[in-house]
Amino acid sequence: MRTSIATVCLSGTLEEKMHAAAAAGFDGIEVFEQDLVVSPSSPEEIRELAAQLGLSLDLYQPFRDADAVGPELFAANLRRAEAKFQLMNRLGTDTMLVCSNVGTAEIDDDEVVAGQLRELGELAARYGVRLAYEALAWGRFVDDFEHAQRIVDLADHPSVGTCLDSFHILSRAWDPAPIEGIAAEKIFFVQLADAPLLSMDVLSWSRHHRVFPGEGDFDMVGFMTHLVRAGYDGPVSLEIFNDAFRQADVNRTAVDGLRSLRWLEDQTRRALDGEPVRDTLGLQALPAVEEPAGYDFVEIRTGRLGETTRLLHQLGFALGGHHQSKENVQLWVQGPVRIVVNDDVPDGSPTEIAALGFEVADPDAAIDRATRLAALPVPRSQGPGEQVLRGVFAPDGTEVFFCGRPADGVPAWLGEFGADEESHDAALVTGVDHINMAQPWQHYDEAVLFYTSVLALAAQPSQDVPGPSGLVRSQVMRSASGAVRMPLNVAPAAAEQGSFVGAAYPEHVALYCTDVFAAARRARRRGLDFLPVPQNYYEDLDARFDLDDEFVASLQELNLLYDRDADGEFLHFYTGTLGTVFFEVVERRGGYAGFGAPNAPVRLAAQYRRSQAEHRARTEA
Ligand SMILES: O=C(O)c1ccc(O)c(O)c1
Ligand SMILES: [Mg+2]
Repeated sequence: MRTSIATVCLSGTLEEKMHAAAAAGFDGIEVFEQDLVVSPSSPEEIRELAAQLGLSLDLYQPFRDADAVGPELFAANLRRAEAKFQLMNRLGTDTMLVCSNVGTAEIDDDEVVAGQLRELGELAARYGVRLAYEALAWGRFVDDFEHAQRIVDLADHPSVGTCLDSFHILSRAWDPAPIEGIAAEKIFFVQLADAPLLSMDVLSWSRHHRVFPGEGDFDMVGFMTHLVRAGYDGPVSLEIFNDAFRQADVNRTAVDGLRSLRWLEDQTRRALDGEPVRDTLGLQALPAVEEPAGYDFVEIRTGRLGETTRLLHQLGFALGGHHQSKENVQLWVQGPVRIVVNDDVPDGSPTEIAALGFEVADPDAAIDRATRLAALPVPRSQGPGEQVLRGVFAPDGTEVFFCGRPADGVPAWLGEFGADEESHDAALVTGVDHINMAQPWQHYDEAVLFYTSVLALAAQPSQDVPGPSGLVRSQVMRSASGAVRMPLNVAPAAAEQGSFVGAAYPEHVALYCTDVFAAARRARRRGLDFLPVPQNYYEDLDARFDLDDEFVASLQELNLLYDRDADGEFLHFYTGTLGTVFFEVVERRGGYAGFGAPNAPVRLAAQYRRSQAEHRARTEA
């Protein structure tokens, strides 16, 4: 599949955007007029740079408000267009995007619009230029692709064709299936953008909230299958207007974009599997990867070993052993949960989640797939006879390892810790319930695509949780079986009133148990620092759920939180935070499938009070 990206997707100068697109592996770019106008490079120099970088200049855009106007304005538009055709000749670009008129349109007549496009096409032909007519979702008279296509057909000129942009089609909920009926040679260009479903005016939605395929809610794979069935064989180009992308590192965004196309290509190939359709796009499949069956291990890195292992002990973990060759690595276990504690960092370094090991059916296929999706491999060494563990960096720097699934349920690497085959009958904690990872706001969409494409997790609808220093966006990535659940959070950017002062927004590991009262009592006996829950919470709980007084008192005594829905109940408690990590212990009763979202603001407020108090203590000292 020939890949392209519009320069508007990327931050920086035109030259930086071109270098980033080429380095990420795109075949071509769409030149946004604005990027060229502000560049000190001449069109010839841009053409030369593109040639050096091996990039084709696939499209020049946009040409606005050309059609549906009176004769005088149209004459002016022809003059304006001719100057652009001359410029395109200097650039060496042969396709120009013409948007349906949003500003100056006054004649709502398809014959007139088609006639004007034909005239424009006639002029374009003299310069060897083709016009790709795009129905903007907010066009004055033309706002849907089928209407635009009727006009293109009426224009009936070899230099006049269609540009299909998935955003303009899917945002208006137009059925994309009629794409299949468009003559392939009339589809001059294809632009892709995904977007989260938002209820807002479509112009603002388009200009600020587009994301790469796989990062939003549109059915991008379905859209692609229609293109293939239509026989489209041109470039597939990303056109994303997004406020975060405009500020993010240009190289990262370019890689993220290419990953989205590689993923989409793979998914489309699979969706068409078995269908007798000619693959005009040349879709490449990736090595298949099944969703993970669970967590193999969690690795905590800390320069504060004592308080970290004490906390694990308080939660019921026992030392499983010390690594035979790595001096600073130890294993803590409880039931099937394995936590590797690595203190190979300077003393006092903050405690953090460093790595996650996922159980996958075929680790080699998983690493192969991840590498083809441009994920960076984690450098890792092992001693003679030790297990080879391979992984890649997630967008936030967390190491993601692909671990095999041993037949007997005992990973081979456990032997390197001299871990004994113990019975875990007495373990209160029986699994990892979920792992909550904080994401930098500008890489959030990238993280969603990473976990979707690399680990076959699916994004659930996102929620906003109110905290004292802003709203925390939360979206759960989960495997279909539910064995792996990872809420991704975006903390408010540097809030003005404190906000987790001096520390990054915390992440957490939630442990599953069958008796949260017993786990909490054991933890209290071992001196755990619980996150305190205020009296007001329990009064509100009682008002909302009409609970038994004794039950509420037992919750309050142990700082337990509670939630209930039609399917069941959820009981949980939180530990204090070490560095950027805290733990949660949860008990699910019945079919409760949520994460106690109504209680998250209580946690955020309690953590905020604590971090403010610690900050005061530090500054006063
Ligand atoms: O928002 C716009 O104006 C705009 C311009 C060009 C496009 O291709 C598009 O999809 C939107
Ligand atoms: Mg477009």
